[in-house]
Amino acid sequence: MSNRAESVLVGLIGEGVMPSLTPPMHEREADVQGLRLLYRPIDLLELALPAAAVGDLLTAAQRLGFNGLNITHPCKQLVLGHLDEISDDAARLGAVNTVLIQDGRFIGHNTDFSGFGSALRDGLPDATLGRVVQLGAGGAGSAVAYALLKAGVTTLDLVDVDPARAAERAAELGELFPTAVVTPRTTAELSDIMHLADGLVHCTPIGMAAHPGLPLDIELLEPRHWVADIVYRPIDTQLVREARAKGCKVLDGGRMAVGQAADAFQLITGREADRDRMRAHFLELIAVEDAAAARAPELTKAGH
Ligand SMILES: NC(=O)c1ccc[n+]([C@@H]2O[C@H](COP(=O)([O-])OP(=O)(O)OC[C@H]3O[C@@H](n4cnc5c(N)ncnc54)[C@H](O)[C@@H]3O)[C@@H](O)[C@H]2O)c1
Ligand SMILES: O=C(O)[C@]1(O)C[C@@H](O)[C@@H](O)[C@H](O)C1
Repeated sequence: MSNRAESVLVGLIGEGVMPSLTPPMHEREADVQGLRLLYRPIDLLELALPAAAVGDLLTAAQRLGFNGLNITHPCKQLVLGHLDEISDDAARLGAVNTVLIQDGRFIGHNTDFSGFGSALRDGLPDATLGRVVQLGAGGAGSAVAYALLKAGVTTLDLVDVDPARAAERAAELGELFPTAVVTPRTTAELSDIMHLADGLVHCTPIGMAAHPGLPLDIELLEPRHWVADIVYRPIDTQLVREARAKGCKVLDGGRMAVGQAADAFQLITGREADRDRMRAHFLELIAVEDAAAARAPELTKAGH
C-alpha cells in the first residue's frame, strides 16, 4: 500500500487511447528512476462514454487517488470547463493535455506545444526560424504553430486543405503573436511560398500507415530547408526519408511524442525525465510495432 505522496498514479483520457505509447514511456522512465508509477489508459470508446464525461472522470480520478492525467482527443478543449487553474500558455492556446490533481484541485497545462518546442531545440538546434511553412492546422497543428511562434518564427504560412480552418487558426495566432505575420494559405500556393521558407513543418495525417504518401510535391524541397514531421507511425515517413535523401536536416515525429511525455512526466512527478533515454525506449516500442505490422499488416492499428 502507498499514498499519493509515495507513489504516482496517472491516466490518459480520450478516444482510442489503448495503443498509446505514452503510458509505457512514463512507466519505464519511472522504473529507471526508482519511482513507483502506474499509468492507465482510460478509453472513452471502451467505456462507451461521450467526450462530455471528461468532467466526471476527473472527479473520479481525484477520488481514486490519481496524481495526474493526460487528456487527448476529443477532450482537450472540453476539459477547460472543469479546471481550477490553468497555465498561461494552455489558456492562450485554449487546449489542455495534462491535468495535475493537487489538494483536490485540477490544474491544466499543455505539453504538446512545449514538447514540440523542446523537440525542435534538441533535434534541429541550428534551424533558422525566420519563415516557416506549416501543413495542417488541426488540433496538433495548433499546438505546433504556437510553439513555432514562441520559438521566434516571424513569418508563418499556415496551409490546410480546409481554408476556413487555416483562416481561423491564422487569425487566432496573429492575435496571440501580434509581431509575427501568420498567413492562411492554400495548397495551390505552396510553390510560391516554399522557396521563401527556411523550413517546413508537417502536421497532417499524410504519411501515417493508414494514409501513406507525401503531403507536398517533393520537388518543392531544397537541401537548405529543414523539415519537421509530427507523424511518427512510421517513424521514417516518406516525407522524412525523401527530405533526408535530398540533404535536408530532418526532425521525426517521435521527438514531439517524447517531448510531450517528458514534460508531462516532469509536471506530474516533479522529476526531470531523461529525454534521450525516453526516446531510445520510444524507438524500441515503435520497432516492436513495426515488426508486428510486418507480420500481420491487416492488423496495423491506425493510431497517431
Ligand atoms: N508527434 C506527436 O506527438 C503527435 C501528436 C498528435 C498528432 N500527431 C500526428 O499529427 C497528425 C495530425 O493530428 P491532428 O490531431 O492535428 O489531426 P486533425 O485532424 O485535427 O488535423 C489535421 C489537419 O490536416 C489537414 N489536412 C489534411 N490533409 C491535408 C493536406 N494534404 N494538406 C494540408 N492540410 C491537410 C486537415 O484539414 C486538418 O485540419 C496525426 O495524424 C498524427 O499522425 C502527432
Ligand atoms: O500519446 C498519446 O496517445 C497522446 O494522446 C498524444 C497527445 O494527444 C498528447 O497530448 C497526450 O498527452 C498523449
